[in-house]
Amino acid sequence: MTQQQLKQQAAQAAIDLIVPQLKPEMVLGVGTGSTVDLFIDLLAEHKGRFKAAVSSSERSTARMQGLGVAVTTLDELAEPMPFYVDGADEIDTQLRMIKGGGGALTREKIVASAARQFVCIVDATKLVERLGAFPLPVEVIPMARAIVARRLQEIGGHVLERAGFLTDNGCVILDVAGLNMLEPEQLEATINDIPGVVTCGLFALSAADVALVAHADGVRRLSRDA
Ligand SMILES: O=C(CO)[C@H](O)[C@H](O)COP(=O)(O)O
Repeated sequence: MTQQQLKQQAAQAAIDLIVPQLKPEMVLGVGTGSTVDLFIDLLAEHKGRFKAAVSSSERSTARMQGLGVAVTTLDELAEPMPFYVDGADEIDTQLRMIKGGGGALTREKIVASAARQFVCIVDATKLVERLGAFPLPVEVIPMARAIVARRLQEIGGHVLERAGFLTDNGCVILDVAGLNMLEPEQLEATINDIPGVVTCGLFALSAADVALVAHADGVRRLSRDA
């Protein structure tokens, strides 16, 4: 089975989880990436059964609007959304993640924080014993790129600015390899505390609640409280 087919299965599993719970007034949080693109395509088939989605990127907004899914903003929410659905670049068994391969990490963290349940959809190649093989994306205010890069080097990182890329927030991404991720929560807090960092792609303090992991023999559901 190809990675694309596994992504499709993970996306379908999220649909199977969420669609039976849809209500006309419900707003859903939607992430960013190739797995989420597949989820959006499936979700659009049910667009009459929920009110709208809050998007974590211009890319997902355009895809949803193109398929006729109403997109709203966090400002319009009266209460937390029941679900936020997103992919990941890596996820461990405690459902801590590295995200931001697509550069949408900050809006992803914001929209996820407005939902009761983070449902992570991944193919099995993303499931790891220990986070850190994937370089950690860090979103940085452009004027701070050099001093932030130095601070990241001081804590052991090998830093590469993502060439020719600006986030939806007009910021740059530093991709940082070689960091010690034995304590991801501590590392997330340390990096987020560097002046000039908008946020880093570690989602350890804000891990997923449920992961739907597509393996060749089927989708396995992991829960944080299991
Ligand atoms: O964090 C993300 C984007 O910022 C994505 O969730 C992550 O990069 C996974 O993407 P894909 O589903 O394309 O593998």
